[in-house]
Amino acid sequence: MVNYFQPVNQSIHGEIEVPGDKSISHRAVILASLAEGTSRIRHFLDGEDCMRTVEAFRSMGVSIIKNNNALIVKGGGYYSLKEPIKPLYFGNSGTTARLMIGVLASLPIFSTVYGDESLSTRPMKRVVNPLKEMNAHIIGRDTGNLLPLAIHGQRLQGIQYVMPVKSAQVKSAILLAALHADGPTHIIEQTPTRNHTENMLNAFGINVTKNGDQITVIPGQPLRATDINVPGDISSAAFFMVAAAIVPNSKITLKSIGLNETRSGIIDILIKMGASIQISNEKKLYGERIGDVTVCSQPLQSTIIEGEIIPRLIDEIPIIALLATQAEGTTIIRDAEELKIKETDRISAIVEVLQKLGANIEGTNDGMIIHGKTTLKGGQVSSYGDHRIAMMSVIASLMASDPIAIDDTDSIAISYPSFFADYKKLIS
Ligand SMILES: O=C(O)C1=C[C@@H](OP(=O)(O)O)[C@@H](O)[C@H](O)C1
Ligand SMILES: C=C(OP(=O)(O)O)C(=O)O
Repeated sequence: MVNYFQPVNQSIHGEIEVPGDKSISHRAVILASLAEGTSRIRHFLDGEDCMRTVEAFRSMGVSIIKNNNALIVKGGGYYSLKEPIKPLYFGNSGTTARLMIGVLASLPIFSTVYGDESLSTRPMKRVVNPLKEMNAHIIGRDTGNLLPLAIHGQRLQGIQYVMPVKSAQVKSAILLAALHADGPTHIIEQTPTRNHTENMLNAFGINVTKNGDQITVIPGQPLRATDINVPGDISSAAFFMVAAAIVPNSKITLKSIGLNETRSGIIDILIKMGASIQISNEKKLYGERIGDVTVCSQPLQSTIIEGEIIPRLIDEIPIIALLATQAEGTTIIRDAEELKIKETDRISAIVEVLQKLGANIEGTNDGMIIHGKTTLKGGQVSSYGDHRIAMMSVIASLMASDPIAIDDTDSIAISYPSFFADYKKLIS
């Protein structure tokens, strides 16, 4: 259904608490399901993607009950999971797919897994290959690269693995598969990626060590049930951080946002481009830094975004591209070829949407070049069923001269079910 967004032509103000972090919510429910005992996960993101992970464990006999904003997970221990009698559906969620393949490959059960149209085109070889090196039995379309996959779980062997891609999902699949393998696993990661799996494993009592660029896990340590408080998702907050930075005279505060160094590239870029950012009430919970973030609009300048910062802001690139249309000068984004294999090819989707809205932007093989500053106009755009493209298009309407029609915004429920409630709160 096409939705119309009118130009707002007013500054945005207020304070919001965005939903729980998607990456951390997935990991919390996975480890709570594998642990023995009851874990409470507060501020769990009940977006569609994380619910796919919850449903997978429910199908394997884990009791997971929603209680207000918390999940109560009663795990029976790693080997108590039952063989699922139906195929496990992972919907649109790359994180569910990659991490669960790691878990399922190491359990003594048979499973089949599938996803929606988008997920069925995304490469799984990046996890299937290292898991096969660990002795996993996985088959599927395109010699095991594409869902559906069939997994004959069994006891695996530890490996030493040098990461060929910058992917936390791959690292996490290996770490999860390594928990009950024969022998230790060492992962060498030259460019750091988000480290929530390592932090969450530590919170559940597993000693994961990092020595330089090598991450090591020794198998056979018991997972101890625990209570987790999920920080606000910086990837969701980023949409409103950018809104406040580009709409003149705006000032907003986002409460209790996850500020883990491996995720906070968006804050570095906003500061580099000239936005005013203040962080207060900082604390650290099981390795995750959390704080309130206040953003005020300021004149913005272009920048270059490349190299090690890319994994620290990979999911924020759609909204960063919009930010760059409102900055003076030429912004270049490089080394972001991973964007092509997200929910859609995000390089072409971003370029197409912003070009239709009058931006001066061109796509490259591994990123994009944006010449600012441009006045955005209205128009009809497609989100390609990608939640982050849909949210970027809605935020663009705050700055556009005419209405923006978006073909479908339902996908926003994948990561940010209360997006429109927060949007209305800030513009009223
Ligand atoms: O591990 C995770 O939770 C995620 C890792 C990233 O993907 P890659 O591992 O493919 O880089 C990111 O884009 C995705 O939204 C979530
Ligand atoms: C890429 C994303 O998620 P996933 O890989 O889990 O589908 C995202 O949320 O932007």
